Amino acid sequence: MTANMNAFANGAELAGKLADKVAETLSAAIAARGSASIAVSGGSTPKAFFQALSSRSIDWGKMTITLVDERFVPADNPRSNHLLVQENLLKDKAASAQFFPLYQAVASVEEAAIIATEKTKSIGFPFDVAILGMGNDGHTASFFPGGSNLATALDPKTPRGIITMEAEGAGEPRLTFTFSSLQDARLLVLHIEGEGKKEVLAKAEAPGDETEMPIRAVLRRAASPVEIYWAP
Ligand SMILES: O=C1O[C@H](COP(=O)(O)O)[C@@H](O)[C@H](O)[C@H]1O
Repeated sequence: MTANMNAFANGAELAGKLADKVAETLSAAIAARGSASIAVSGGSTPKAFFQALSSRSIDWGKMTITLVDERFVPADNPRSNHLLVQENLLKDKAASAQFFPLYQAVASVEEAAIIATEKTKSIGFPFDVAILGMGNDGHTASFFPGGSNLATALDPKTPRGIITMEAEGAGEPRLTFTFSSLQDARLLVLHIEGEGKKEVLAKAEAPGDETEMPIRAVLRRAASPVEIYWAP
């Protein structure tokens, strides 16, 4: 599949340009279908982008926001991706958007995955926009090298929805949308920053096993072109 590199001078410029592109895509989706959806990543990278996007003039009342992946922790935990979205995206003009969390306050992560899959079905597929990140180990979403459910998560025949993932590099047990749920987003973005991540990307683009660097599944097999947004 194709991947296009969009490189920027710095993180602030990237955040603004990515917010412009996403806002344009979401507004076009609302004009065409009456509503729009976006699945976003967590981690340390997307904060400035979230803040920029929250100020854009979109018909936020027609917007659904969810997460690409989440830790099995409640929303008041500092490591929660929900918390990051709550504090940086679900505010300003975006405060009226509807948010679907992946974490559920139940006893097991497996139970949470079943409930989250049911609850997020109403969002509808494909997502209008999916924003992926990438870890230094080549993981994206919660597709971790050595992950307990990695083969299932990456299998294109696995139904759309949320599954669990446990891995040494993951910390807490995780909830993640499957590859099949993300790979055909109408706008599929890989947002990475720093020289180190650029080197990881170069390694991922070289021959090698998907299970060693799961981002390869997206770069090689996504139905949608991958728009890479990078800044030093
Ligand atoms: O664990 C996670 O990490 C990745 C990458 O995060 P970053 O801090 O290196 O940008 C992120 O895409 C994912 O959503 C998150 O759960």
